[in-house]
Amino acid sequence: MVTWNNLDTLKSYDKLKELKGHVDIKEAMAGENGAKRVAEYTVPMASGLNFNYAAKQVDDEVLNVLAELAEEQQLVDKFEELYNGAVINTGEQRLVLHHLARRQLGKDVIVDGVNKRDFYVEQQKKAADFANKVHAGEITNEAGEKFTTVVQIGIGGSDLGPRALYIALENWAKTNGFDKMEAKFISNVDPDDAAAVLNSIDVSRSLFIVVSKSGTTLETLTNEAFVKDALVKAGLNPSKHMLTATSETSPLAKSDDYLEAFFMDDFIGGRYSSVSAVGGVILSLAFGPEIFARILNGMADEDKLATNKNIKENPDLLDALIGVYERNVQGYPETAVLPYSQALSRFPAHLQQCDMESNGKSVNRFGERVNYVTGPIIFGEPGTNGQHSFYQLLHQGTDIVPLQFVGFKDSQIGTDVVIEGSTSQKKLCANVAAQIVAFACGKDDENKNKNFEGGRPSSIIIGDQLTPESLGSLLAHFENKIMFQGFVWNVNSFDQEGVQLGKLLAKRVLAHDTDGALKAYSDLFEI
Ligand SMILES: O=P(O)(O)OC[C@H]1O[C@H](O)[C@H](O)[C@@H](O)[C@@H]1O
Repeated sequence: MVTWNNLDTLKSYDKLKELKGHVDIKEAMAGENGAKRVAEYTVPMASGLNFNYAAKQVDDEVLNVLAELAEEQQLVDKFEELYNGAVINTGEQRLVLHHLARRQLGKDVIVDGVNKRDFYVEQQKKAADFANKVHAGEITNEAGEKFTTVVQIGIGGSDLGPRALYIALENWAKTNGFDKMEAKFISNVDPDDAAAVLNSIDVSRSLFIVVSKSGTTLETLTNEAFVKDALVKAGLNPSKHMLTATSETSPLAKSDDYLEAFFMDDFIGGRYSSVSAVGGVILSLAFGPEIFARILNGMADEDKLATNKNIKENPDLLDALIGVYERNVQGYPETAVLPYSQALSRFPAHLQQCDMESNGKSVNRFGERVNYVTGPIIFGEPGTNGQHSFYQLLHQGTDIVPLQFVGFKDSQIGTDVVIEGSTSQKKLCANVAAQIVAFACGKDDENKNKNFEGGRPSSIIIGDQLTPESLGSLLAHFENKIMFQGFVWNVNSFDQEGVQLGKLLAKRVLAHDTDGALKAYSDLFEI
């Protein structure tokens, strides 16, 4: 049986606080010591990935206390409760079942007589069957022509994850013959977002998926109407081009305006929903069902590692614990995710929602304000581009920002060129290796303007190539890291009350039900 306690009630936390500044990473990474750390401080992940934490400010003493904290806070036990169907989402009194959508880790989870694993598999098969029929030309437009394009209409968790995963594999799919359909995304209520996508496609050959778990999101419903208007103006019947992915209780579920409806339940939160119909329909249409299944397999293989109580064999838990040490003991408010892979260009954006919407909380799971900091600010851009943007601050700024690099030995497309003795891929990899050492070891210079203090921590997840499996394992790693950190902080990582107020005020503005500052701002826009 687990107990839910605040971080500052733990004896191990008191011990951890005593270890502030315990490791000088500049010293620890110098010379041959550094080489030994790089070899030693690494943990295998799934799908051929490895989590290397040599440049993090930890040593065996810190790691031992982190292991005590994991045990005292019952982190893996709480994960077991979660995947066995406990009500972990206390804010909404819901189960949290996104792991079950990729593979069953524990017991059967039965809700109202329904086996939830069977439900998820059934919806994945429904999406696969539909996609196969579209690819085979068995489902066509009214003129009998094959559909060539699929457009997802959604926002937040109904956009960020699926979009990041699509972009991550778009070129891999083209290179390996899995580019079945072109995919586009409409998310913002800004009319230029929808108009630009509509201007870029042949709407007569396009399917549109209206994706909204709640079925009530203003932007998504507005963009659905926007697209329907364009279809009608093109002389087309919208109901022959529109699909929906929604919860069974949403208003969209009852509408017969759709060619097909795919369902998710209330137990997979939006920011964790790429494994549900939210990601499954568009990814199965774009790449084929087998590729979506391979992503899920990569996720499930990483989840399995997360059930290990030995933190040195559990990369997701270890990354989470080091992050807590950096946030709560070292006092770093931010962290950056820096993938040295252009294909992962939208991955940091997805992690911003997944992490900050999960752990950006100041009350615990019982509604009591906590007396310690919780979720960090997440940002990031692909390397090497970030090096030409914000690395100045990262290297010489007054704030230390812990860094999370991701890198692959091989590109996806394979086209490369040797210039001055090295390929572009080698240049990319050389840069990320160099950055880790530059941040950790710095460079002494009498001219303080040219001095690099070093001592700036980073980790790297490194793999051979970004494939469906390694992408899945990478995503699961961060989802599980966020979950474990939420358990450490004793917050409910699975609701999002903080996004509701803005929506309510926007509705008041549009209804001209305003006063004070709200009216004043509305007047500025002449609403
Ligand atoms: O999928 P929907 O119900 O349309 O919700 C879309 C998004 O809206 C909200 O703002 C939440 O913050 C997100 O977690 C959610 O993913």
